[in-house]
Amino acid sequence: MILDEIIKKTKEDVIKREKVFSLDWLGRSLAFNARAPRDVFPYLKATEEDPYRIIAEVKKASPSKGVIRENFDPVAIAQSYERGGASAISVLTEPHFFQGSLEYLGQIRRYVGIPLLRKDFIVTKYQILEATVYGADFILLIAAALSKKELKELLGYTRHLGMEALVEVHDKNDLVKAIYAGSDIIGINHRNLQTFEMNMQLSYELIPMIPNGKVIVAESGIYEHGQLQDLSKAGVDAFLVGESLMRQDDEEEALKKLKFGSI
Ligand SMILES: O=P(O)(O)OC[C@@H](O)[C@@H](O)c1c[nH]c2ccccc12
Repeated sequence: MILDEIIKKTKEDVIKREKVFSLDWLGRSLAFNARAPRDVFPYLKATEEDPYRIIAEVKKASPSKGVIRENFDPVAIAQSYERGGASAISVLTEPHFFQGSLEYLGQIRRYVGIPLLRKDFIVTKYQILEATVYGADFILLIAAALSKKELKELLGYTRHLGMEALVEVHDKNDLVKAIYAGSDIIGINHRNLQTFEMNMQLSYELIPMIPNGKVIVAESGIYEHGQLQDLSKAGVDAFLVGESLMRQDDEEEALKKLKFGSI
């Protein structure tokens, strides 16, 4: 199972990094970090004026697709997304399966003003602290990778640091966990992380079970404006889009076309 494999590798990695910089040390370095995380809600909640919020993803490769983008300049791509009207940017930081890096997050932070999501397989507080130090405003927590108790604890720690979490779900079980943990931003991943199978109906199945007032994010497999219109009617606030944007040479144009439709 790929998710289990990634989590195992991630845990080994964190142990290595913790030997270089302890949690304590990392916490102290935060004291010198002048910047406070942004409040992501105004960026992600759909409004009448801005109904299709896009979280555009900086992703070089994935285990299901291999290398998606050869000439990969994370800062240039992120700037292009921002110019195209992205509401936030998701930065893959997982190195082995997605060829991501925490350094990309830090680099992008220096050049981009909109909120940044640390997209990784987060299973420890250490990774959450790292996310803040490198400039994230919110982080991903995958319900399927965590117990109810862990999810609640990690979400609490995230908020303690002034950030928020996008809690990702793929079935009813995950959703119950997310709601129990008190998550306010719920991401419905159309891709099953164990099998890579896509279910583009999943948002329509799960949204009726989500309490009012949550920010709902539809994730994966989104490539055209019509999908935004349909999902928005069902209650989606924001759309997490990676591959379909990463495959275009001009990400700014691609994002505008996706967000506003071609006239
Ligand atoms: O490239 P896509 O199909 O537009 O999907 C983006 C995003 O949803 C996907 O990268 C993703 C969703 N959840 C994840 C968890 C880990 C890594 C990656 C992901």
